[in-house]
Amino acid sequence: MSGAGDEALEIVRTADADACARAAADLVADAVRGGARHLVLAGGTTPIAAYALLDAMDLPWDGVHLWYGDERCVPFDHPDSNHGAVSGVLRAAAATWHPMPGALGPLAGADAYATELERDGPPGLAFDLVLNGMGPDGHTASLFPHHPLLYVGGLTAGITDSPKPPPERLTLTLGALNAGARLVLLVTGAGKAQALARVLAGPDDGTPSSLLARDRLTVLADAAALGGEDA
Ligand SMILES: O=C1O[C@H](COP(=O)(O)O)[C@@H](O)[C@H](O)[C@H]1O
Repeated sequence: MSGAGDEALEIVRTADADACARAAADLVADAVRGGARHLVLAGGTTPIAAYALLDAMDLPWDGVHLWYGDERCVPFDHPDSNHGAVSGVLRAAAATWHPMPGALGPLAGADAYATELERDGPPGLAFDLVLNGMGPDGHTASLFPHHPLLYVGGLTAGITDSPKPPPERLTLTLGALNAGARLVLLVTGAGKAQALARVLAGPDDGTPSSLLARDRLTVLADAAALGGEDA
């Protein structure tokens, strides 16, 4: 099924959030088994169930680099840390983890991560798979509606005025996310239905998730987020 007026964007609809997590985990597992080497993990609460499912799979993590789309400027043991939450459920000990150094602060942290990406990142800085979450306001990674960071170049950026706490964060830029060979937007729950409808309607800088490269984007969403009862 495709979004209205957009033949390329793919929508995978699941009955509920559990099924969405299973579909996301299967998609990542297939990518890893298929040779994907550089993956971007989404932060936030939505993908945690998928990461826990991945942890229970026997996957060839050796040689796989795990990057992040964004991080909050807190230590990894802080409850707001994306890496803290992800690494609490997904071990993938054989993978090479690249947590964003949020504790360095927004500017030094963004610079350090860009340097790490240039050194250890994928050829052409094009990730094999980029997982994205979305907030109810349509933000993805730490790219917020109408925020000036939506329009910056480079690989990474620091934000000091995030409308969602905590205010200081690190994020990949839209250009870095969109350099991915395949992008996934993982969305569950009725609270995100309005923002998801805007994503499906077309690009709009009031809804940063709608600016993800639509020709390579799979929207993986449950029936509640897609605004209706399951069929
Ligand atoms: O702050 C953030 O929010 C989004 C959405 O999070 P969720 O808890 O609603 O799933 C997330 O994708 C981003 O990584 C995170 O830092």
